[in-house]
Amino acid sequence: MEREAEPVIALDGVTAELGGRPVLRGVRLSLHRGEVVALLGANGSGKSTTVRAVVGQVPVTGGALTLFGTPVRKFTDWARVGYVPQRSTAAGGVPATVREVVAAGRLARRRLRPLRRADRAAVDRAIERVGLAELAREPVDALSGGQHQRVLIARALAAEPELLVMDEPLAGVDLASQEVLAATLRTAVDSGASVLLVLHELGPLAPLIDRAVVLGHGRVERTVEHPAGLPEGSHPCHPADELEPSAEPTLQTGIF
Ligand SMILES: Nc1ncnc2c1ncn2[C@@H]1O[C@H](COP(=O)(O)OP(=O)(O)OP(=O)(O)O)[C@@H](O)[C@H]1O
Repeated sequence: MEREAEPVIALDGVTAELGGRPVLRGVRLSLHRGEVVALLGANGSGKSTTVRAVVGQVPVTGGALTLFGTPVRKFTDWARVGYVPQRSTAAGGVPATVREVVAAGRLARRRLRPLRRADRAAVDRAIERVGLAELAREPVDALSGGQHQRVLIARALAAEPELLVMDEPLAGVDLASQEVLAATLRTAVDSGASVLLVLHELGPLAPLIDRAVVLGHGRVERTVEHPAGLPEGSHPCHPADELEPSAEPTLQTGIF
């Protein structure tokens, strides 16, 4: 595939700190238009921090991070980016329905102006793509964890973003839902989207992945092109969690 000169995402020697501790120690990676890049690595290796830096939620303390060619701290065109955060384990008692949550994703693109017919159609399409049409009027706090994850994915898809950033979209999701997600991502990629996603296992997404980037201790340990082509059993997933001795156990506590 011919590459455009300007990457959608470029990190060059990116460093970041959390709680006064260095967490990213010089991450270098890039993602070009239409590519799907998976971030892998042990718990605490910096995957979530990397994607949160990409979506402007964690300040970069060194190096360069650009989105569509613009330094992230100056980037304002967030409607081009769909973000699926790490799933919260708590339902949170949110009274909104599936459709309302997904429609909220479209509002960002509309810059909070009322949704038009085309916007409503995009919301319906996103709900259908993740297989939740029958639950569209249900409150999200009545859904299972995996269904909730599908809602977050539909919310990101509803804006038809050029770039999808997903933090562990397969966490707590059964195989059938993983396959729904794989088909959904394929459709998005076929229409030109680029995808950066954090994964623990490639699973049914493996054939979609152009490049796997394995993080360790806040740096890129290795990069594997087209990991699905590797022999069975040698996929670049970490064999076990390898927390740094100084690291605190990472709890799956949700977005923040
Ligand atoms: N808010 C915070 N304050 C201080 N340290 C943090 C904070 N969030 C994360 N960290 C630390 O930063 C390091 C990287 O965390 P990060 O969540 O990026 O890892 P990860 O690779 O996504 O892990 P996991 O696979 O468990 O989701 C960990 O050592 C973690 O303890």
